[in-house]
Amino acid sequence: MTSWPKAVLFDFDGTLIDSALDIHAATNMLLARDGLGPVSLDDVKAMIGEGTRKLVDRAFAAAGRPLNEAELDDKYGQMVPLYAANLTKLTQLMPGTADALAALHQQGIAMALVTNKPDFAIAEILGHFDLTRYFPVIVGGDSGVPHKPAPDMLFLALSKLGVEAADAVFVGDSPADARSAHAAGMKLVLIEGGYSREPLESLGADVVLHDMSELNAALTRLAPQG
Ligand SMILES: O=C(O)COP(=O)(O)O
Ligand SMILES: [Mg+2]
Repeated sequence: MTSWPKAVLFDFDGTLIDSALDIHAATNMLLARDGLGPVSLDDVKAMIGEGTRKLVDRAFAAAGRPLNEAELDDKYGQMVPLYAANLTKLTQLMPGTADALAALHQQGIAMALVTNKPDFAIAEILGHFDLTRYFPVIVGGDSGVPHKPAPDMLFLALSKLGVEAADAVFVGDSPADARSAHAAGMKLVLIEGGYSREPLESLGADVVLHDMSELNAALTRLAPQG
């Protein structure tokens, strides 16, 4: 049979990048403007996964000041420049990421980034880590389709790549990733060390990996037999 998979779709925060420290710093600067005390790094990790607007909503609720929609618009508008000023100050690649992506690229496997992260943050972070060339297709949080856990972002990426769901794998770190992959009918790899609020073993992955260095071998094992 021809090589499998034809494409691998990747989540971003908690899967390819460990961005929580920069998001944490920006979140606490935003809260401090309202005289609210800081939230912990672990709390912020539990707030990442459904986009930065949702994170702002969760952070104010956790700090004891729930926001209405108009207030959330305002606070999110303030969060964007705070985070944009320090997208890569403390952010690191997750272990094994650079080598895993280089190996897939060398095998001619198409790749796409499918992230709830807003678009303003994506290109700069990819460029900083020299990953831009691997992702001809990026579906970000401002793409205009429903966010993960809905399958729409995955379908959009697949259609841009011209690959069927059955020929592709989604690699992520969170319940939203797991649910979107299941809804899209894609094989699912989950990577430990990200920002999941639920145990990865409970999320129905085809395989759970310790880190990205195990990805290429795992993809070979996931290939359909026959
Ligand atoms: O920005 C977020 O909350 C999550 O982004 P992700 O979809 O890349 O994990
Ligand atoms: Mg993630």
